[in-house]
Amino acid sequence: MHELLTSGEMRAADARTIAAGTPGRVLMERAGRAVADAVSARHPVGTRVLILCGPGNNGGDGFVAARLLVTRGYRVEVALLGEREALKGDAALAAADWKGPVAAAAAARPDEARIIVDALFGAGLARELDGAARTLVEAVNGSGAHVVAVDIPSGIDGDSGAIRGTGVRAHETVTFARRKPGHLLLPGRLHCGHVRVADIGISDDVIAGLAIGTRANHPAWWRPQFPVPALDAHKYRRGHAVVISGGIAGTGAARLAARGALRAGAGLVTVASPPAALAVNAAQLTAVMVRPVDGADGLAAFLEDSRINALVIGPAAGVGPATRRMVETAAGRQRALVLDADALSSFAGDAEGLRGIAGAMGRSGVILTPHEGEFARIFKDQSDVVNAPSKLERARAAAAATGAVIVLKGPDTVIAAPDGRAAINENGTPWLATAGAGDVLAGIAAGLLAQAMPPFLAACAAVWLHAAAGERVGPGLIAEDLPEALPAVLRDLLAGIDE
Ligand SMILES: NC(=O)C1=CN([C@@H]2O[C@H](COP(=O)(O)OP(=O)(O)OC[C@H]3O[C@@H](n4cnc5c(N)ncnc54)[C@H](OP(=O)(O)O)[C@@H]3O)[C@@H](O)[C@H]2O)[C@@H](O)CC1
Ligand SMILES: Nc1ncnc2c1ncn2[C@@H]1O[C@H](COP(=O)(O)OP(=O)(O)O)[C@@H](O)[C@H]1O
Ligand SMILES: [K+]
Repeated sequence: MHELLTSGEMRAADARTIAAGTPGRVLMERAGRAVADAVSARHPVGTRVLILCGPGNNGGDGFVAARLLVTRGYRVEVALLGEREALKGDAALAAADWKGPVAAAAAARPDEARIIVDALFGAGLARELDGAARTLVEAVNGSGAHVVAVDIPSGIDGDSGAIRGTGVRAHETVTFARRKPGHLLLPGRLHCGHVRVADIGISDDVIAGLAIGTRANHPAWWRPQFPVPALDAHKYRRGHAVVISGGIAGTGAARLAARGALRAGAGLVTVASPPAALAVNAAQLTAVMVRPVDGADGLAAFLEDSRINALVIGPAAGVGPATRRMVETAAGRQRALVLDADALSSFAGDAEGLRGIAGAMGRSGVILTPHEGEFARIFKDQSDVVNAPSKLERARAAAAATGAVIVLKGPDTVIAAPDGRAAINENGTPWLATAGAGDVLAGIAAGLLAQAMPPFLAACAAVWLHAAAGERVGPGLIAEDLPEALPAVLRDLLAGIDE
């Protein structure tokens, strides 16, 4: 149920369902009924409902909802954007079954409605809203009415979450079969309100047949590969993660990451510290170990210990050739890598260099965890990446370009694998927007890599756990809280509560 369908994939699902014997008009009837159900679930019979229908099948769903709501006792007004004679196919049939008056869109009075059903544009949105459509959407947004969007708020691009000109701000959205990327990606998510998925008879087999590559990030699909210590576990079987510390004035970030790795279950975690910062790190660490490691040569010597199997490089590491050499040293020794912060900025404009790193890794994976600023820095010369049509597609293009798993962070973090799989995260809280939160995420990811979780799934799990920890702490959250919130999050996860 966590697949996210593009408009093209939804059309394919629709076509296959119709080919298997369910007429399109039946699908539309079920879609319209789900919208009517959403209205009648929350509003008493007799309430005035304005239904705004557009020129395509989204409008058709609106006509069905109008007919059903009248039979249930609601006071329904319908306004149509476009000409009734121009309606085609199932939408024309649904309009013909509506026996009430149809006003022109220009005559609609959204400000007088208690409830507005937005059935203007859905999956067929093809360009920016302008003219009468734009005026109508702005009137809806200024109305104060409770707005129920059909499929997706009109003006929001279902594939990218972008606002095309202007977009309806809905309180609820009723979509069909599965959600669409635009329900999760910003700014679309902010326009959708509560999203409900209605079953209109598109089967799980039809969806499975489409081999959907994008999902909402959810434990259900990575939980089976989440590392859980066996009864006879000992610490070396749970992996040894290492975090490279910055210099004497920049050690805290590494310690945050290290604590995240330890709480995520790595058996041992060591902070590899420049000798000058050793005392500072040692004074602050207990369960996490600390070792003096001097530059790339020191790291090479340290990595003679073959039990070290995952590294975090980047938090407060410093931008420049010294950090790059550390990355190259670790990659050459094929340890799983999480590159964050300064390690990413050390590859500004050099996605090719990161491709070399991923290429050197063999089967061990590399996870890159850029925020938007770092992402723009790395890929500034890759127009296919920076100009991809959505955050989802930018992350996917970046993964393909580098051969690394990309975690493109933010309120709608996207995790993408080089093979095209991608997930959009939806748990979390804006309280995570605090210094050091990203360092903890990098550490959690390394902790999971150390336990041999496959890199894409480790990245997805890390993002989810980090966000869940953030939700659990909530107001007042500081980065130090995140690792400490993990035991409770993990307990629920492993008990299956979140599935
Ligand atoms: N697939 C399924 O399984 C099911 C789908 N269902 C429903 O169908 C919906 C998709 O229907 P759809 O494909 O007819 O497209 P829709 O969103 O109505 O818009 C197309 C119309 O809008 C117009 N138009 C576009 N942009 C515009 C703009 N900026 N400004 C002005 N006009 C613009 C465009 O005009 P044109 O580009 O042709 O000039 C065309 O006339 C889907 O969201 C769901 O609600 C359900 O019934 C259940 C089964
Ligand atoms: N508004 C938000 N909602 C949810 N998560 C957020 C939000 N803002 C930031 N985050 C998350 O917080 C973390 C911040 O990381 P980052 O930008 O690297 O900050 P820092 O470098 O200070 O640690 C990321 O995991 C990001 O996804
Ligand atoms: K709509």
